Amino acid sequence: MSDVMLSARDLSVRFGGVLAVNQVSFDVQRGEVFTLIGPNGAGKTTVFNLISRIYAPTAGSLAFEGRALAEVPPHGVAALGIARTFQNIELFEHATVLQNLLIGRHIHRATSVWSELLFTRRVRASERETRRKVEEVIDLLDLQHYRDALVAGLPYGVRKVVELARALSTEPKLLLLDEPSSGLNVEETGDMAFWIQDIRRELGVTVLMVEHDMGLVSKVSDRVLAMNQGEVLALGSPAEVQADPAVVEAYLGTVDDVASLRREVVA
Ligand SMILES: Nc1ncnc2c1ncn2[C@@H]1O[C@H](COP(=O)(O)OP(=O)(O)OP(=O)(O)O)[C@@H](O)[C@H]1O
Repeated sequence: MSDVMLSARDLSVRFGGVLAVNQVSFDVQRGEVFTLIGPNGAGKTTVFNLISRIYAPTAGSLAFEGRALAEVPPHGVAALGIARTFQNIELFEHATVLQNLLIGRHIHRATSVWSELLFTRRVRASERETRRKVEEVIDLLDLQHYRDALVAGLPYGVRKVVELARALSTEPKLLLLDEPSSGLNVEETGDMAFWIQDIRRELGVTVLMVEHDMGLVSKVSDRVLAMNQGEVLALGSPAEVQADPAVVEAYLGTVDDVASLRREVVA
């Protein structure tokens, strides 16, 4: 039975003369890993920014669990159960891993300022629940060794996992991952694939991802949506989409560009 978590209908965004997203429609099913691929400038990050309500669509609509996202203020998106990571890691550099996760979790505090000041029983229970959830995420992503380390001193690959952990600490229903493999080496990318599979399996979180690394995409995605120049090219399983002639053509264009650039560098 179909259980649509996120639905995009005829989404369009124009930035001045650029139609960054042009009549894009798709549904993300509860429990799946759904991935957006496409060459640079295809409009993938813009779609993410629409879901996060950083941008408003010029036309079309988005619904999360049947609720129109246009009715939700940008600061209300996290409370709906949508968390995201960024292409360029966004963490508090001078705080520890644990502190970053506790801050990330803050949106779940259902206690009032007065009860927090008086440190009521409810506040204590909420604190305990926060700690329990954060420690669970630290265990799941094998971050025990780094929990009290300052983020600023951590290797890039570990920071990527901490960013994932921060997003998971909010107990999202939908996790938006913006290029989880960017900046990672082959081994770290393999680990990231493992974490994404684990998150879906252990926590039942639905994942919507933008990713360039086709190895990672094929390994973890149930369905893939290919975009080019703001438009949908193909939708299907990773194998179906990679074999689609329109997708091959869009990518071959970029491969040729790279090949010609290489020739220029060599010459
Ligand atoms: N804030 C903005 N103002 C103006 N143009 C923008 C803005 N954001 C994106 N664009 C343009 O919209 C188009 C789509 O960009 P977008 O970043 O969504 O592509 P992408 O598929 O995520 O690319 P990449 O893989 O390089 O991150 C590009 O032409 C880009 O220059």
